[in-house]
Amino acid sequence: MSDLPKSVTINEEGPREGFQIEPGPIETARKIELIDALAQTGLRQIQTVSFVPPKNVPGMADADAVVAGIRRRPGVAYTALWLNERGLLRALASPNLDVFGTISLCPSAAFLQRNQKRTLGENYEAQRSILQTYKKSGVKVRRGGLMATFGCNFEGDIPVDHVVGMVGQLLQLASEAEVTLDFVSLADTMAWATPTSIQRVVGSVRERFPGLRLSLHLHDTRGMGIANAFAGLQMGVDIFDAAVAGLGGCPFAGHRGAAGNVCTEDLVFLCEEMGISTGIDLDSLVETARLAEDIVGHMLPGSVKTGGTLSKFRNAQRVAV
Ligand SMILES: CC(C)(COP(=O)([O-])OP(=O)([O-])OC[C@H]1O[C@@H](n2cnc3c(N)ncnc32)[C@H](O)[C@@H]1OP(=O)([O-])[O-])[C@@H](O)C(=O)NCCC(=O)NCCSC(=O)C[C@@](C)(O)CC(=O)[O-]
Repeated sequence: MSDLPKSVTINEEGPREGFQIEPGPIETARKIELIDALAQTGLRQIQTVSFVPPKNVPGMADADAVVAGIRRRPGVAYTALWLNERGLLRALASPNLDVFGTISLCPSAAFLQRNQKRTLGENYEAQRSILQTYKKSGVKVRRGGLMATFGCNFEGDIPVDHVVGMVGQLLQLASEAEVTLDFVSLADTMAWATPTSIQRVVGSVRERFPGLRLSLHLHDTRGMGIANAFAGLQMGVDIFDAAVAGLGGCPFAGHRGAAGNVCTEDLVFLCEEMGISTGIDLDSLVETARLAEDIVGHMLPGSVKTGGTLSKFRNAQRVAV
């Protein structure tokens, strides 16, 4: 347990992850309501929308309007996802957003083709090109990311050496563009990871690139999300993407069942009970998770919103004593 971090940063992705896959339609005002509520919980970073073609992802057709309607709260970074330069230009045109650059590779050629219609080589060149656009636009590049890091529904197991090599490619791209990545995010897009593979992959990347800060983007499709987060915490990982109530999933991941991200309030519960600070008010987050359920109109997978937090029981004990 000695590598446990003292605090973690949670990047909330529920609005983007959730509304890209919910069958909807969901009113723009209700999407904004969720983002505004999340901003009241102590979360410091919220990924609000993705700027992708509406015909591919209809739930993001109102992305520009959602961003325009956010009531910004000081101290919260409001971010977005894009997968091509057109998407970046839409983000740059949105004064309500904090635009941080990301570069992203994918060790699975099959998933990359489904998700972005690119070959590995085309995607490498696309990242090189977008780095130049970041530079010209004065965008700070913060994050490198790998999708399908732990396995792929279309390609099977991903060899660890391939993952380590792709992290090397991300660092090479960044170095060519004279950029230092703040961290590299390893995404378990199709929920293949288990605690053992988290240890193996994080350990191998660390061994090859000591000092590189890593973050985890975990999906809970096979119920391993929180166990995988625990394995990451034990290895000192201190940045996690998560989604309130367990919203979300990639529409191109080939799942029929629930495909949500690791649930933010469950992760906050785990961290705070382990003495790892998140800066997030769990009671307020649980209320927001219930709001998310109301907005999508069906039950969402998170557990703590159903079981409740422990604060009222602890307070009751104090009163009784
Ligand atoms: C990447 C593309 C866009 C390339 O798609 P493409 O077909 O190569 O793009 P294109 O440049 O040929 O354009 C096709 C049409 O889309 C338009 N277009 C083009 N770009 C934009 C844009 N940004 N905004 C609005 N419109 C756009 C463009 O103008 C054109 O319109 P048309 O001439 O046919 O009328 C496509 O493959 C795509 O839409 N992919 C969407 C994939 C997606 O949203 N996946 C889910 C998010 S990723 C994810 O969830 C994983 C993650 C991040 O969570 C981490 C993890 O779990 O691994």
